[in-house]
Amino acid sequence: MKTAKTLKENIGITSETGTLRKLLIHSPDRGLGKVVPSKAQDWLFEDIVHLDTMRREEYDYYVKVLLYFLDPEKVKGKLKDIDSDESRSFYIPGSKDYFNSDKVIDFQKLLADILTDPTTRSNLTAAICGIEKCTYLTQQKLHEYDPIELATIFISGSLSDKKMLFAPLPNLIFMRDIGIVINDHILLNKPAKSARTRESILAQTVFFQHPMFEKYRDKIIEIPENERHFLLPDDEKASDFQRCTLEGGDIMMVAPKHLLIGCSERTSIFAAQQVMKILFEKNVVDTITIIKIPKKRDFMHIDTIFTQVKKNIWVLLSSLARTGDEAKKKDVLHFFAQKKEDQEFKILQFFKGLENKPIEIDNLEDLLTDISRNDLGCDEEVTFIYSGNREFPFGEREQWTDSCNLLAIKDGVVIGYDRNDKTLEAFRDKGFRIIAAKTLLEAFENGSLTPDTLTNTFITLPSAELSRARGGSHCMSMPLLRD
Ligand SMILES: NC(=[NH2+])NCCC[C@H](N)C(=O)O
Repeated sequence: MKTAKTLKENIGITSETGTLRKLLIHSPDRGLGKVVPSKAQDWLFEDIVHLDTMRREEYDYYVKVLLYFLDPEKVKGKLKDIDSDESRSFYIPGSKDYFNSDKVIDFQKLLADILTDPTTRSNLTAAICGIEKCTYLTQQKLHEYDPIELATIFISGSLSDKKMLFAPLPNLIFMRDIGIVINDHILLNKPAKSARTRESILAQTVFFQHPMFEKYRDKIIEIPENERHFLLPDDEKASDFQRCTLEGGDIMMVAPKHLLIGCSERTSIFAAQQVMKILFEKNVVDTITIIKIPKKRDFMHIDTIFTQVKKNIWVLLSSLARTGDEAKKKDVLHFFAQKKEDQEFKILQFFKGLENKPIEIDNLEDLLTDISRNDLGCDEEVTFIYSGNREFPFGEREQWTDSCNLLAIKDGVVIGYDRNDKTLEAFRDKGFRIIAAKTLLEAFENGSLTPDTLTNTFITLPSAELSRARGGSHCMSMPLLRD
């Protein structure tokens, strides 16, 4: 009953582990195959990836697993045919065999949809040509493409004859970062890195123009720039109190009235404060916990250091958790280490109406235990699974390849990378079934397992290429609707 009712809605997120019903994703597009070593860092990749392997051997499994859970008719009994199609047309928006699901939705499809409207099309073309500094003639030429091809060009930066017009958007596969659903509101991002600016212009237009979100238009939240920012000299703009940036990987809707915001390399304290003001004013949540983490490439967002697996189970990086502090206390060198202000880790919890009286929480475990117990009403013991099974030096190693960045498809069933052996061992020790996406799909096809009955499972995704892009399955999803 509840499902049929909720499915009519397109948006609604009140937890990180409620059964996933709709989400946005973006399959690796041709732009990812254009990253060159000299631009890899600027484009937020540490390496260049092999696009074909990334798609066929890795990301396509992510899509198939998601479809099997969220929209099974699209794949059930059809996997042999889908897999034998060399052209992969099943995965390509606009192609004749495209899966075209209204539950697992590629952002590129929504973009193509809105580009059928002449006004949206010319506005967006002008905006993109403006930020990408295209010539007027290029802008005119873009009008010749059909909406599907134009969407591909806007995302990949290149034409089908391989000519590049502007930079690709290789990070668009990390759909989570463009925005986040908070209850029935959509919070749009303000990217910290210029490599992601075009993504947010596309997202803004899709959320404001696509009929799918029509009902929610007055519930889209954009964070205004700090007024004084325009007047600041450039070298003063970088401070956390002046800068206004926010990315979806730092936002977690953990319980109906409780939101977590990470302040990180990507999300500034100023932006967190703005979001808090708006959400309290609109009565969207009544508790906001701000988690300030060190500004480091390895921890770009809070979802790279912890995610939720089940109401009472979390996976996290121990060096930023309680055990990390204890270990540090035993380490004599630590007392002599230089204290860097922004390396500090700090958790403050704010309540609506009492914003000037936040409470400080010592460590991640205390916060997460409180969420499981008091927000989610768990009676069972709250359990933590640590990256690298807490063995030195595997915690850091595996966190770098997204051991802590898992997507819960439903409570206790997560999908994550296959390469983090020690973390997987820790999951196994806690009673989880570890199963490769490929094996799971075969079991679904032959009926020996069904998505509905699966419990306590870690689905592993091949990840040699995907992990080089510095994000995992949590980052690759923007959940729109959960039970
Ligand atoms: N939510 C996340 N953790 N997203 C990961 C984004 C990775 C991407 N290469 C970037 O640096 O922006």
